Amino acid sequence: MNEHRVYKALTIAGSDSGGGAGIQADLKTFQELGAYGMSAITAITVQNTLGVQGVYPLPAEASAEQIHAVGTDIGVDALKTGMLFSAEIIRLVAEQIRAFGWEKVVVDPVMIAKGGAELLQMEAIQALKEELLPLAMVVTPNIPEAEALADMKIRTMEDRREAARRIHQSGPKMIVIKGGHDEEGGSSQVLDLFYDGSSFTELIGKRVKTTHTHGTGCTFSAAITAGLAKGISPSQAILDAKAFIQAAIEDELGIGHGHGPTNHWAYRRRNGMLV
Ligand SMILES: Nc1ncnc2c1ncn2[C@@H]1O[C@H](COP(=O)(O)OP(=O)(O)O)[C@@H](O)[C@H]1O
Ligand SMILES: Cc1ncc(COP(=O)(O)O)c(N)n1
Repeated sequence: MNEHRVYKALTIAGSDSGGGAGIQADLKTFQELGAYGMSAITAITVQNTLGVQGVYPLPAEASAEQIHAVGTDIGVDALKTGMLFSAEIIRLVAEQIRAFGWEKVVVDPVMIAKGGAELLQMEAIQALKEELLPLAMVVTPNIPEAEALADMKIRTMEDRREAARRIHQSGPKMIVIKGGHDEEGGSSQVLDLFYDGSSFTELIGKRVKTTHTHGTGCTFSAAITAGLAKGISPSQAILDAKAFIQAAIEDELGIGHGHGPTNHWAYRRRNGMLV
């Protein structure tokens, strides 16, 4: 890696006024991991730790124009998508990614917030599969999202592997099916399944007993994106992102009255870069 280069990462996602998920989580994560963060906002959510109280999508052109503006001037080493809300936004975002020929693309297929609010219209799932997944280097569904993308129920580990194979057929090079939602049997572990198109790797972490997991998926995918922007290999970027999110969940901030955000500076503090 060239020490003097500025690594540039773009997030295309929704704004979370509470600062724990969405654009805010992504920019904090980029900054923590040494990438210059940029954003193209798709929607404004009215949100705090108690839930989503409002969703105001921007006109689809606004997303496309923000991407065009940063792409033509500043440049993008890697990007991620989060909340995209509508099929129209997905189409215009995909069009921009294709036009610039960007390859380091992480798609976090955000569908429903932990509190149940719809962050992607149901009829947009098909557009996500057809337009965006073929452009993705890495896609990071949680279990319900993987079920929607693979069109099957996931109960066992073999189901998860089958879902990964099916999602792979939609075009992404690599898939991580996150296990935060897999709380069967009160396991002390949380397992993310990584599929690179030929083999499976299980990423295992200690399951933290906490309600402060707002924005975990956003933060994890942003950490992968920062790694890719810095020129780290996808498999290593995924391992580093797992360590980043594990620290962020373990060292909870305990703010707000509901499902609080993760601690974005925990990883840097643990690595001795922050006192
Ligand atoms: N309670 C927990 N303890 C440790 N890691 C967790 C916990 N909940 C989620 N994670 C991790 O956070 C990341 C995001 O997972 P998940 O919560 O499934 O995604 P999403 O936020 O998209 O629903 C994954 O790496 C997952 O393993
Ligand atoms: C703007 C925005 N984007 C994404 C999420 C998903 O976050 P979570 O990890 O809590 O499901 C969210 N709640 N808000």
